[in-house]
Amino acid sequence: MSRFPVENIRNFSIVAHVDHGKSTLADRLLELTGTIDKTKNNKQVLDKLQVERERGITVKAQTASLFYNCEGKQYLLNLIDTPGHVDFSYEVSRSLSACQGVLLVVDANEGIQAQTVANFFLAFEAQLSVIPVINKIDLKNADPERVENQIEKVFDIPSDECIKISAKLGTNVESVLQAVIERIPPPKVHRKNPLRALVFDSTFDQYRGVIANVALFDGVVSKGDKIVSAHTQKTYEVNEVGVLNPNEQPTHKLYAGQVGYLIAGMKNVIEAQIGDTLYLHKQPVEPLPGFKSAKPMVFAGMYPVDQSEYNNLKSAIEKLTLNDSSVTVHRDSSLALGAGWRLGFLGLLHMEVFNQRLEQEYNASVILTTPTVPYKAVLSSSKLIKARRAVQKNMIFIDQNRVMLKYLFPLNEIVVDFYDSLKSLSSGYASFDYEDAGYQTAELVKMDILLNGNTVEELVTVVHKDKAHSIGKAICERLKDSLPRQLFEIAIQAAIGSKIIARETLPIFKNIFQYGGDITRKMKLLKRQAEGKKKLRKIGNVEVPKDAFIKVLKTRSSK
Ligand SMILES: Nc1nc2c(ncn2[C@@H]2O[C@H](COP(=O)(O)OP(=O)(O)OP(=O)(O)O)[C@@H](O)[C@H]2O)c(=O)[nH]1
Repeated sequence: MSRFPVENIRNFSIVAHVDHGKSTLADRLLELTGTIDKTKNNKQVLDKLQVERERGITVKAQTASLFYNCEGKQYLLNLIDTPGHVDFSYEVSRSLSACQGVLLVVDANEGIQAQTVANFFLAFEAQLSVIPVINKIDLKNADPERVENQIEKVFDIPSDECIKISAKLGTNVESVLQAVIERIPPPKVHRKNPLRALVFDSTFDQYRGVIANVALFDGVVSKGDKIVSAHTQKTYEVNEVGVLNPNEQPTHKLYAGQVGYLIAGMKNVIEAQIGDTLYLHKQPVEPLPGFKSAKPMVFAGMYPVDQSEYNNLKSAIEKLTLNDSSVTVHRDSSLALGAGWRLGFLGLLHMEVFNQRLEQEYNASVILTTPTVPYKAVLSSSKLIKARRAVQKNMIFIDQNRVMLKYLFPLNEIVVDFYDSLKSLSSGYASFDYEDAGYQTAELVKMDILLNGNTVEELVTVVHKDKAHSIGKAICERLKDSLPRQLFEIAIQAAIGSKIIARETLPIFKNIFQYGGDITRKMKLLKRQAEGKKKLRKIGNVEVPKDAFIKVLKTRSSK
C-alpha cells in the first residue's frame, strides 16, 4: 500500500435517488478497473446481502478499493456505494465522512428527485466536491439536456460539468473515472503524525469477531500494532488489516488517506462503536468528531416467538445492530409476550429490512408489534388539544414540469402509507423526503384490538380520533379474513377504552374429517397444521398465526 502517495488517492461515494443507477455504475467502475471480471454478468455486485438482492435495493453502504492507471500514474480509488431510500440516509451521511467527493447520479428520464436534493445538501454541507452524472441516456425518453438545466438551476453547478452516461451499457463511464481523478482532491492527511483512524462502519463475523471499516486520517497502522479505542480506552492487538477489493484482501499496512478494514479481537457492540477513533498505544491523540446519532422515527416491540429463544435473539440483535447502528434498542417486557425489546427505526422499510435480515442472516423468528411513533402526552381534563393537519411551508419550481413542496405533517400520517399513496396518485412521478420538525399537539386515542375479549398486545395502536373508526373496522375485517377458523366462534373487536367501535365475528370451524376423502390428504393437512402451530401465538384461547399480524399491519398502511 505504500505505493500510493496521498496525492494518488481519491475517496468518493456514489449517491442518488433510489433506482437512479448507483449500484450499476459501481459495477461498471469495478469492471473498468479490473477489480471484477468483465466477462461475467455482473449485477449490483456490491449489494451483497440477501435482502438487497431480493428487494433490488441497497440498504448498506459498501466499500471497494479500485486500482486505476492514468497517464502513467497508479491511483487508488476508494469507492463507497450508498443506499438511495430515505430510510437509509444515515448510511449516506456516515459514508461521506470518509470521502472528499461524490458522484451525484441523476436518472436522465426522471430528473432531480427528493433524495437527489437531500444527498446533494449532505455532500455540500460536508464541503465535498460534487460531480453530477446523468445516467440512463440510453432510455427512449431520456432528456439529459433538461436534467442538465435542472442541475444548474437547483444546485448551481454549470451544465458543462455534467457527465452523461449509460451505466447499463457502459457508455462514457471511463470519463467518470477521469473526473474523479481531476475534480476530487486527495485527502488532507499526514502520514508522519501518530495514527488516527475513524471507524465508519463495522460488521460481525462469527469466527473473527468485529471487522471495522476504517478511514485513516493520520499515521500508519500495521499488523501486530497495539491500538487503543478512544471510546472504551481498551487496548487491542491488530490481527489483520487490508483493503476491500471488493472482498477482504489483507495488506500488511494501511496508510493515512486510505480506507480499509481492521480486525483486532473486538467481540461485541460496546467495544466497536461506529464513529470511534483508534490510535496507537502510548501515542494518544485528539479523537475525531464521530457522528451525530441517528434519530429513530418509528418504534416497535420485538419478542421471540418462543421465550426459550430469548438469549439467541438477544445476541442476533446485538450483532445486527453492530452492522446497523441507526437502530436503537431498549429492553422491554409485556405480560402477554414475555421479555423482549423496544426498537427504534428510521422508517417502516428500515423496520421491515431489519426484521428480514434477522430472519435470513440469524435464523431468528420474532413477533413485531404495530409500529408507533413517539408522542408526548399532556394529561388534561379540558379539550384544549386540537388536531393539526398538514401545513404548507413553501413551494419552489424546479423547472416547468416540476415543483418542490414543503409541508409540516404529523409523523404518523406519513411513515406508514404516505409514500405509496403519493407514488400511485402521481403515477410514480412524485418523490418524497422528510426530516423531523419536533412535537405538535393532536387529538389522539389508544385503540385496542380484542379477540373474544382479550387484548392483542401486538395490535395496540395510537390513532387520530377521527380515523379510529375506519382503521378499527378495517383491522377487524382483515383479521376475520386472515385468522383460521377455530372450534368456537370468535368476536373480533376494536375498542377505545371500554367503548367498542367496530366488530366482526369469525364463524366456527368445520372439521375436515366430516368430509371423508383421501387419508393421505388428511395426514398432509394435519402435518401442516402441526408445523403451523409452532408459529402460533395464543391470545386467551384463540390461536393466531404470525402471518395474521403482518397482514393486519398492512391493512393499517392502506387506511
Ligand atoms: N436503461 C438503463 N437502465 C439502467 C441504467 N443504469 C441502471 N439501470 C437500471 O435501473 C435499475 C436500478 O439500478 P440500480 O443500480 O440498482 O439503482 P440504485 O441507485 O443502486 O438503487 P438503490 O440502491 O436501491 O437506491 C436497475 O434495473 C438497472 O438495471 C442505464 O444506464 N440504463
